[in-house]
Amino acid sequence: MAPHTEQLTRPAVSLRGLTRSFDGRTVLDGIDLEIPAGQFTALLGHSGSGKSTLLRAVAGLDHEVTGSGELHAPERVSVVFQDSRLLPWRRVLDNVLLGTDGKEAAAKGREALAEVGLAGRERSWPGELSGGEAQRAALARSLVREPELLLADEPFGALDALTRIRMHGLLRELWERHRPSVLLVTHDVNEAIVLADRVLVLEGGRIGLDLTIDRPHPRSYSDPLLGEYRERLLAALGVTEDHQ
Ligand SMILES: Nc1ncnc2c1ncn2[C@@H]1O[C@H](COP(=O)(O)OP(=O)(O)OP(=O)(O)O)[C@@H](O)[C@H]1O
Repeated sequence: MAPHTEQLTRPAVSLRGLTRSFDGRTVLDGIDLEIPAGQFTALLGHSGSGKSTLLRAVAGLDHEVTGSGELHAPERVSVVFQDSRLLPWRRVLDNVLLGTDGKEAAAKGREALAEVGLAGRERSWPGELSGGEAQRAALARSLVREPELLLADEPFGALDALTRIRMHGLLRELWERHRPSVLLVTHDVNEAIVLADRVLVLEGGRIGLDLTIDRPHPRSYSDPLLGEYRERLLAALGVTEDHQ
């Protein structure tokens, strides 16, 4: 049966009036947000502005937030964190397959590892991987679940600058192939504008700026037209280029 038109246009994520406080301190203050299916969105904000809190809420990891407002997210959600969270006592492929089942799971796991450039490393132990390789494995683990929504909390934050640039290319490639909705939490303005088609700034518990980045991909870090977006985002974050 053909899907109903309403389903096709329904946003992947929809938040209305979402609020979260810790010890009487409000971190999320009535967040309204819709992320259309298949959109690559980045979320910027100062340290402590509530980015991870928002991501955890969308991931369904924060039970306290339920009931504060409306929260709709897809069923198949994958989360990638700053550290790969691979289990050190399981080989790479077993980590990727963790929690999956079915006859085709192993084949899909191998395919996902090949997609992230880790073909041949299936039987390696996580301790034998570099930081970048471990994050690649974490991406493979998220892919194998064919998520409708990929939540990424500073996934490249612990990587060196060169590895990070390579990972940007990889993440965008994977997105283009699989087209999940993405919500990428980052504190890196350049990462946000090179990768995402929409960048949100979390400020004072609300979405202070909602910016569409209307530039073709692949984007160059030195594209002068990205400069305008960078300035607007930095201004929303209250920093000038000289004092980043
Ligand atoms: N479980 C918790 N208990 C108490 N306070 C919390 C808890 N989780 C988050 N907070 C507080 O909520 C605020 C927002 O935290 P959050 O981790 O969401 O910020 P963030 O924007 O992701 O920061 P960073 O960029 O530094 O990771 C912080 O002041 C933090 O101390």
